[in-house]
Amino acid sequence: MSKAVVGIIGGSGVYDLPGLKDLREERVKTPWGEPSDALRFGRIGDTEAVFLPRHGRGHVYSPSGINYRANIDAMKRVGVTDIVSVSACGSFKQELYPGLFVLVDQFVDRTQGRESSFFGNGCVVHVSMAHPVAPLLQKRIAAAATAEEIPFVSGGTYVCMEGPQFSSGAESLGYKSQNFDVIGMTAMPEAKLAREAEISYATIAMVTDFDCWHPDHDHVDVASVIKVVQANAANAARLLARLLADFPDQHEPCPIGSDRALDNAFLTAPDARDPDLLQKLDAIMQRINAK
Ligand SMILES: CSC[C@H]1O[C@H](OP(=O)(O)O)[C@H](O)[C@@H]1O
Ligand SMILES: Nc1ncnc2[nH]cnc12
Repeated sequence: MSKAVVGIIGGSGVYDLPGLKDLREERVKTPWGEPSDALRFGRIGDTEAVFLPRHGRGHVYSPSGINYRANIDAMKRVGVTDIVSVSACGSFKQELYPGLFVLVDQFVDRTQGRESSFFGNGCVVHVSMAHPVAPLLQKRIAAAATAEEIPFVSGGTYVCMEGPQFSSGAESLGYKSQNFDVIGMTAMPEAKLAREAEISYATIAMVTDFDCWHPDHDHVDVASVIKVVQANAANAARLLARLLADFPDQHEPCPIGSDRALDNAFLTAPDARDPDLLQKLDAIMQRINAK
């Protein structure tokens, strides 16, 4: 058993985490480059939390330019066991209205050219993404939303587009016809990398708009997204505060094995592994190396 440490990755319009006590900041170095910002450490109740705004303070990183590997490696390096990712999303369903929180449980990756793995030539690894969201973590988020009377639904598919442009009308209708629920630009490869890092991961997708398929709504723009995020920031802060206050002290083993994802995932023989890559993987492979 290890101590539970909750990482919060803030998205568009979410650049800090109100209510963190004993706050301190640290710029964490990683072998993959610079994270989006300094990590902010603190606690709510007895739970340790680490906050990182994925676009950086002042929103300097575009979805395609975020160093997702550095962000996840930094969280792993400082002992994060569970990541709650907060994202602004467009909706493909009438009933998923702006302001609603969708606790998605599936992702579709439509990004292109992003660095989406810690592994590669010299250390080939294939982890399962069948169930990308950690169910206990998601249940805890749902319980916190229920306790705070924040409207949410559990379950849904988030399609991650490359951007930075929003979708065309034809693309939007295409996603809708595939029964996707929400769209954003950042959950991938974040969720894949969290899985490789054996960190339990769940997303709070805050619906901000109806993208551009809806005949009765204007097409999405940045100002309308940020307006909805700001209008719902208090809900997000209350949900996260409740989640952290009620979080167990010790990390609960993940029933689908997100925290053991590297077991049986290596193909490259131990004596054929690239020592330089293995060195970069020191944090990601710490549990495996300690065995
Ligand atoms: C501000 S509109 C587009 C922007 O918002 C979402 O960001 P995040 O997922 O970090 O909340 C979307 O993915 C785009 O990056
Ligand atoms: N409609 C949309 N498409 C992609 N990313 C978004 N983030 C918020 N709304 C979005």
